[in-house]
Amino acid sequence: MRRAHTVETVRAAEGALMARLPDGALMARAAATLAVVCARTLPRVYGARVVLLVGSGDNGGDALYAGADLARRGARVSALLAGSKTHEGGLAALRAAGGRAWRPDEEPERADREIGAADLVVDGLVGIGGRGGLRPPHARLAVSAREAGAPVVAVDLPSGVDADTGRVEGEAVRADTTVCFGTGKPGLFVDPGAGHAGRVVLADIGLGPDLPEPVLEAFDDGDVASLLPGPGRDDDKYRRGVLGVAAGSEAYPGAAVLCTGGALRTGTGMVRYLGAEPVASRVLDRWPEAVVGRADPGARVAAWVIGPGRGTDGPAAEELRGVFASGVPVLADADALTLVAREEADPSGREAPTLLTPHAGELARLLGADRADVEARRLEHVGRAAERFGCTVLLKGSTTLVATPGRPVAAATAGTPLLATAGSGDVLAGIAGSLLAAGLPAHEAAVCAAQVHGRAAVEARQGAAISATDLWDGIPRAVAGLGEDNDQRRRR
Ligand SMILES: NC(=O)C1=CN([C@@H]2O[C@H](COP(=O)(O)OP(=O)(O)OC[C@H]3O[C@@H](n4cnc5c(N)ncnc54)[C@H](O)[C@@H]3O)[C@@H](O)[C@H]2O)[C@@H](O)CC1
Ligand SMILES: Nc1ncnc2c1ncn2[C@@H]1O[C@H](COP(=O)(O)OP(=O)(O)O)[C@@H](O)[C@H]1O
Ligand SMILES: [K+]
Repeated sequence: MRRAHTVETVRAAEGALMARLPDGALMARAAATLAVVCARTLPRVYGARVVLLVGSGDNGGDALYAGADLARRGARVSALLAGSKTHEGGLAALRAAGGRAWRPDEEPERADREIGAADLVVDGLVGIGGRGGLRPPHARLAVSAREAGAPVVAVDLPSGVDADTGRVEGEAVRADTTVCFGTGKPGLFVDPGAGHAGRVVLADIGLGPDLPEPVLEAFDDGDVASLLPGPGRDDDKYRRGVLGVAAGSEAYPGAAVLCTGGALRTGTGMVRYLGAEPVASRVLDRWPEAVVGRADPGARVAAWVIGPGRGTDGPAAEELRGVFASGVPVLADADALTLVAREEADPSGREAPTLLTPHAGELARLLGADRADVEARRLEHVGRAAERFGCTVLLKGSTTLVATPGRPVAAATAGTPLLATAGSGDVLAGIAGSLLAAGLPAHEAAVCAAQVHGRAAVEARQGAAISATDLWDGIPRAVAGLGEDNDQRRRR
């Protein structure tokens, strides 16, 4: 699991570590790893044209020292000094190693040409000291780097991405690889920042012992594989968990079928579909293994999924209140969230695990916030919703985030835009509901479901476009694949 800390925490930890180390030792560690990653990115270092984008702070210093290392190995290194000042030690090291340095604001076209002809661009414009959108010389360099064909390695984080939130105001560097120092920064795992970071490589500079709990944990396949419950030898269908599904309505019968399929394919012991005709027959036609019955919040189930396509009328609100009053885990999605936003039902007093799964628009309504603000500052808003409702909240979208009061926010890393298709959220509800019924805590059920969902989207048609029903076949393959990756990792 990759961990991320806020800038404030990183600065405090760096300060504590630096006090125990000789001057410059930390930057030397950072630059050494950066140089190794840069060298690996090039087919060959000798003769390669490397352009360093250098800002006025220590982020530029890292780039200069790494550039010096590459220059000593025969690379032709040119540093574009964009800041009002430049890290002196780094600049001296680069020059001593035979690298060149000049100011791009005096000859912007020449800078564009040099970046365009580079074999590698190293982004050392700003790191954790960046504030707001990139200023003009920096912004222009970020655009040229994006338009150039060369791979871009970002130092600590892509310049222009807010380290704590992932927010991007104006231009930002788009990296192929980001080498981050000491710990991840939340902005590397939360969109839009995550979409600019490329592959994230963590360079250990010895910060570990000085770091407190992270604010964010990025879950990958291996983390999820170790959490997923498999069927035990002496399990029966009840022990694996019976999931009650209160989804779908005459107007939206598909939600019932999609959600039930998501749960069954994740390996739930039994789905008890609760709803009226003709929807119940539609569910049974597609999933004869489901047990159907009349809507009844008192039904004996291990967990509930409620809301997808269910409607927001009086009976739907009454049903939701009844389900919230039950003592079992509940996942509330879609129409159920609308009812919560309208204060017709309230999950906040529940003691059993509770999971709300809004997209940005639904979260905005739940908090009385603006949708664009939610999308720009996803981490902050998902955390606020978890506090407000005293439960776990999964925020859907290009990065799926899961917040639970008192815990680091979890980010699922398997997201793919293939999922942006109608009904895929209904399948997610089924996957997560199945994991709740199997006994996973809401936080783990949510992040595991998001990871399986993302992976299923890719597995379903080998990366080609899917519709929501394709996810059904993708789920078992995704789960099997997660396990295989974990086995391979263990053998390595
Ligand atoms: N503190 C430490 O112990 C270590 C820090 N390291 C590096 O140091 C970085 C932090 O260095 P700094 O604190 O000097 O800060 P940065 O180098 O990230 O940025 C600060 C500089 O950028 C300018 N700036 C800020 N926002 C800007 C914007 N939007 N447009 C243009 N210019 C902008 C500021 O005026 C300031 O001069 C880390 O990200 C990491 O790369 C590493 O060397 C590891 C050790
Ligand atoms: N651009 C994207 N990248 C990755 N995942 C996405 C993207 N857009 C949507 N998703 C995912 O697709 C699903 C859509 O769910 P939802 O918004 O409830 O749609 P629906 O109601 O049509 O099922 C969510 O799991 C969400 O995280
Ligand atoms: K950077």
